[in-house]
Amino acid sequence: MLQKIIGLKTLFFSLVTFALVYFFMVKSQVFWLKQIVIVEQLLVVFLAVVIVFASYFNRSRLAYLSLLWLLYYGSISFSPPWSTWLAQQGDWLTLFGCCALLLFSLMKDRGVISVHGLYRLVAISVVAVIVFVWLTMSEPIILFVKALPNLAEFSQVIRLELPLALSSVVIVWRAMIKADLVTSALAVSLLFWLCHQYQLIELPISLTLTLLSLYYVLVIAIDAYFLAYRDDLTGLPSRRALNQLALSLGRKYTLAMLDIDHFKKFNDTYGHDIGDQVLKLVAKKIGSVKGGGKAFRYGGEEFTIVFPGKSIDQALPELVAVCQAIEAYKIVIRHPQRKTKQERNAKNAGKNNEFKTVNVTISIGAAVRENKQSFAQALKCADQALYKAKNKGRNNVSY
Ligand SMILES: Nc1nc2c(ncn2[C@@H]2O[C@H](COP(=O)(O)OP(=O)(O)OP(=O)(O)O)[C@@H](O)[C@H]2O)c(=O)[nH]1
Repeated sequence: MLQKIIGLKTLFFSLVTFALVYFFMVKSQVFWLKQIVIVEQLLVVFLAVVIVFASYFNRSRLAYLSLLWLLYYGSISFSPPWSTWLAQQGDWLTLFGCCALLLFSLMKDRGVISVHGLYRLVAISVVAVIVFVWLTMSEPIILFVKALPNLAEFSQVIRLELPLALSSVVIVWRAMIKADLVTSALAVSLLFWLCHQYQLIELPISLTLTLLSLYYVLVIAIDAYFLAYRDDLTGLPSRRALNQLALSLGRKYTLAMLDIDHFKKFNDTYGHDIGDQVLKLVAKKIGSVKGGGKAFRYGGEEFTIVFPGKSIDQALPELVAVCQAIEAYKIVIRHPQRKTKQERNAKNAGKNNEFKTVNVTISIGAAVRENKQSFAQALKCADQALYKAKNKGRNNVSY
């Protein structure tokens, strides 16, 4: 559920940002139309840059999509031999664009210059052929549906509108459940494509494609930023982000080091996968620290919270609250033995087979930055306080 809300937010922000820039371009189109010759020449370069950029960062779906845009733009602008044939294939073009986006939204990003890249190019070609075959051979199905009582009107939309609507729903659904910028970019591209094909866009295609290619670059750059600064498992900012924050901290701040108690034993008892689940859930609790605290995954089962501008007296109640919240947290995990289909079916026989409740505690060491101390020195003091907390019997805050 939470994932869908995040996905909806990502999709919403992507659409709103793109729409705002689009309307700005429409409002200033007199200026842009004067520059159209330059825009047209630059677009090919832009798209080529996106293909290279996306391939380098392994955002293969945006690389293939930009390649398709490049082919499309080349086909309608430079009159290659197939342009006359393409001009007569409006339905195929519309449906193929939509189905290619559907394919991209269902597949994973993989290396472009690899065997996976080859498979994906074959898949795109297969989709193009299937769409062509469908559009040319769907007549008997349409006639069959037309003959059915109450479905005569429905038969008119079977050929084009129905597959367009179905693939659009799946693309938007995928953007919601995947909650990543690339899948949202595919949904934005779908909107652009449908508006373009149904002539709802006021701007020339070269301008809107330039906008789209700049948007892809932005998506790849933001994605790369998150890759570098977010911890993959917990979703918290990583140690690299902590080091970045350290550069912008003022003179006064409080630091806390947090460590899950006896986590090795926990891993040994329940297995590494369950350990990962618990780390994620504990990280979520740590991430919701109040009082202006910023949480980071320091590494392994260790976390750091920074309270910029706060004294230790101000930070302590918030740290105690985190410690108590985790102690009271009955963590529901998937049962380690839930692996095969038979075992999943067995849940009907005994429901409590599937989930299990566990508890963990954490120890916290806190330190305020003393005069002229570097960030590393303050962190060391918090680490020493953490040892104190461990020696005091764990599940407490020491400073
Ligand atoms: N599942 C999982 N375990 C991890 C991860 N990172 C570190 N660990 C485990 O965390 C455990 C840390 O163990 P120790 O440093 O010995 O400390 P501890 O068992 O928590 O004991 P105390 O800190 O003294 O309470 C090791 O078993 C690591 O394998 C991770 O990403 N996932």
